[in-house]
Amino acid sequence: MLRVAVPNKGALSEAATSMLTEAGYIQRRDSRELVITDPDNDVEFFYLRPRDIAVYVGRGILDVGVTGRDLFLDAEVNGDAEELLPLGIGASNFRFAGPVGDFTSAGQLNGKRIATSYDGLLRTYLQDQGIDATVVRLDGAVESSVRLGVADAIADVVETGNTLKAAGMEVFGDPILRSEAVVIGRTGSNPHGLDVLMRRLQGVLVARQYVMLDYDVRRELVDQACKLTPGLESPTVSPLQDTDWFAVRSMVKKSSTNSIMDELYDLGARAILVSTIHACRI
Ligand SMILES: Nc1ncnc2c1ncn2[C@@H]1O[C@H](COP(=O)(O)OP(=O)(O)OP(=O)(O)O)[C@@H](O)[C@H]1O
Ligand SMILES: O=P(O)(O)OC[C@H]1O[C@H](OP(=O)(O)OP(=O)(O)O)[C@H](O)[C@@H]1O
Ligand SMILES: [Mg+2]
Repeated sequence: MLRVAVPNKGALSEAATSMLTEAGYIQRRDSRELVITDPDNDVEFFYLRPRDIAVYVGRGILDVGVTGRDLFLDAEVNGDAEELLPLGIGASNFRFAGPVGDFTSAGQLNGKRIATSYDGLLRTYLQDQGIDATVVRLDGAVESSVRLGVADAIADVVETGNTLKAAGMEVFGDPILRSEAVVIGRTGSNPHGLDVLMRRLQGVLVARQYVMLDYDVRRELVDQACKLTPGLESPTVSPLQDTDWFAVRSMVKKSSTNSIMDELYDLGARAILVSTIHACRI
């Protein structure tokens, strides 16, 4: 059986579970369940803290897992485990922040104390950038550390920025890391069932990012219309009963659907329809 680690709580848990459900796997119904088996798909799911998932996968105890890129890099197992697929969920930035007005660039952190829950990630970054600062490792709520006097600045996950604002802080310097949920696997291993899992998750990603567009267009405009909707491989073009017209079917990015529809309409396309893709294999 393929042994898969899934975040048991926190920012990634719900999104990862619904993605796996969409990919056709059984997921736990009760948050107290620690492990469940999906016998039809030959997969076992282990619900673990996202921070620990990199360790289990890195040591080869579990085959693959979903965790944050930041947590994976922080665990410093990147020789033993590798990122296989970004999942487009749980996006955040890992950034420096300080009291409003105190810092404008990371270079000013020389000789300062920086509080963080991601000390591995931060130390590597400081070393790469040649910044000589003291890292103060805290478990969470690092925004309070400056006010309480154990640090001068922090390095933390920022999503909306609301937590920083409430603490009277602001980000400074370039983002240290752009993170999102990722599938990680043991470096160089290809356990039974991994290909299917990857293909299914990629199918979910595509189904979430694309819609199916159908429209009718006059014969002489088919080429121009297809340039606007090239699809992933190539659009399907079918003759209509009225031989002057063709029906075109193509996948388009959800985010540009309306602008493409406007352009098609201006070109002369009609009966432009959008439908959702529930699942796919590309
Ligand atoms: N708003 C957010 N707050 C915290 N983490 C977020 C947010 N958005 C995305 N993430 C991502 O979620 C992961 C952290 O997950 P989680 O919050 O479960 O961990 P944790 O902070 O160690 O746990 P906990 O807060 O329960 O002690 C990281 O990969 C982080 O980038
Ligand atoms: O930019 P925002 O949308 O405000 O989100 C970022 C905040 O959320 C996380 O904290 P979490 O809730 O995980 O608590 P923790 O600090 O105790 O881990 C993170 O550590 C930041 O504090
Ligand atoms: Mg947290």
